[in-house]
Amino acid sequence: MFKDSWALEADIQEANSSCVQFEPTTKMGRTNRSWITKDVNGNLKTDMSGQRGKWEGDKVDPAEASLLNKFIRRALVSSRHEVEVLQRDPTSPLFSVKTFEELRLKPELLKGVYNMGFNRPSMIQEKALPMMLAQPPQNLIAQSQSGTGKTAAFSLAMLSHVNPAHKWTQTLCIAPTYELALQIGQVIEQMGKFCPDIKLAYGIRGSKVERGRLLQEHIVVGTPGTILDWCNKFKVIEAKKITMFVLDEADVMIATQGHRDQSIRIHRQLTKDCQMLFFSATFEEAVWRFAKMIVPEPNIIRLRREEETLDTIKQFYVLCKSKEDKFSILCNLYGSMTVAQAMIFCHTREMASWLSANLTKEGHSVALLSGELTVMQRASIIERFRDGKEKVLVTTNVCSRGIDVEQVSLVVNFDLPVDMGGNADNDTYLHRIGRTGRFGRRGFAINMVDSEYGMDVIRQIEMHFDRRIPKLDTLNVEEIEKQLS
Ligand SMILES: Nc1ncnc2c1ncn2[C@@H]1O[C@H](COP(=O)(O)OP(=O)(O)OP(=O)(O)O)[C@@H](O)[C@H]1O
Repeated sequence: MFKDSWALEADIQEANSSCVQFEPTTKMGRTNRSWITKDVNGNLKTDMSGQRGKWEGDKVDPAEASLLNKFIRRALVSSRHEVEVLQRDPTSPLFSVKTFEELRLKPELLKGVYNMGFNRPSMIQEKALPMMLAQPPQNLIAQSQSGTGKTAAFSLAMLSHVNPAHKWTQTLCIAPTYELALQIGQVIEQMGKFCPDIKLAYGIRGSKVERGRLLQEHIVVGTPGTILDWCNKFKVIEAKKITMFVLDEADVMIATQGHRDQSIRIHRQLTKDCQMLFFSATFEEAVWRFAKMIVPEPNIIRLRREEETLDTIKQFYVLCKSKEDKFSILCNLYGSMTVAQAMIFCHTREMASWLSANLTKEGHSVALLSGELTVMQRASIIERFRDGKEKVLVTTNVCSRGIDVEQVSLVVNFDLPVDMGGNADNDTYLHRIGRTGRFGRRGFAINMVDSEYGMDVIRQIEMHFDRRIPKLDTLNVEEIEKQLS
């Protein structure tokens, strides 16, 4: 039935086009800098990281990163910042709740919330839930980093909103990918476990519907393409009857042009009385513009992210001649330090697997994480590493933010982080080695430099963060022990 769906076709095209976009072409990779570089001794060499098709430096797909985060999260992420609230009507009282009881939920729903192990609302939920459940309905734009309780909040709002006696779709939630929509649906199912009258449908590829026959499910969660088809082509949802519309992961959504447009087309069919709830982990200008198109007269809730800092990190660079040289220097350094756990970053899958094979040969217990693995496989490798089953994690760029780094005391840039233009990628550098202020434990970062070009990258990083990165003399054992103790 879905073979002829244009939305599915659009999804496939989008998937293909994003692959193309992520694979650097020769043109993109070499705009202002030659990948033929000189090593520290002045010899010419080819930079491995520039090899077409093997680059992983920029391959972090936002939807995959978000899904990975959901899989590996163990608890709520909290913040030392205050939740900021901007009310549409600043004169109306601002309600905030400290308990779920104060929300006067149906008992079966409250039971579902407690059954999930939630004792009290998270910081963002304290402010967002009363707004989402208010009468008359209020629109909301909420931004807070992944893991702060947004999904749980709007799932609760949707479950509380619907009238099970009305056998039609009343609330609609759209998410950027099939997997993310599934994850949201699972939260709704779990939370609504004791509300058997409330029914949920998944508007995702592969779901079967009968053209022209209205769905009876009260809540529909899906991806924009399928939902748009369900409204317009298959006519199984009556958009005019939707009274709550949730758009989740807006920042990931707008990363795909098609999804943004589809979301706007769905939104246009809703009535002006429909309650609009809009969620995003980040809030750059483009997200904000999108939010304003979707949500009229919004209340705005924001929780600032706990920023990463380099304050508690001792950074060094070491000079190396070749990858073999990097490897032996790495082994020497590692041997002279007391390291809890180490993360080592490479540019390419080939380099990462070469390194992990060699470290394993040397007797280290090594985990290897790279982009060809599925999100589930990555999640399970990260779990093992976090449980201390391996002491060294060799990785490309796929997950630098996915791991709580407080347990990692050594980060090695086996290859320096550079962007597609060959310049220092300062954000990636910070994500790899930075820590949040709360996890103030000390750590070391070692940057391996094997060319003049590499030295230039180090200087750019020094300038950007206004922090000197000293050289570590790898021949001077005493010095190493002094610096790395
Ligand atoms: N009030 C709460 N008490 C305890 N745990 C909670 C609470 N609310 C949510 N959680 C749990 O915290 C984790 C993060 O919540 P949730 O997925 O809702 O956050 P999020 O901001 O939507 O992040 P993401 O967009 O990555 O899913 C989940 O494991 C969820 O079950």
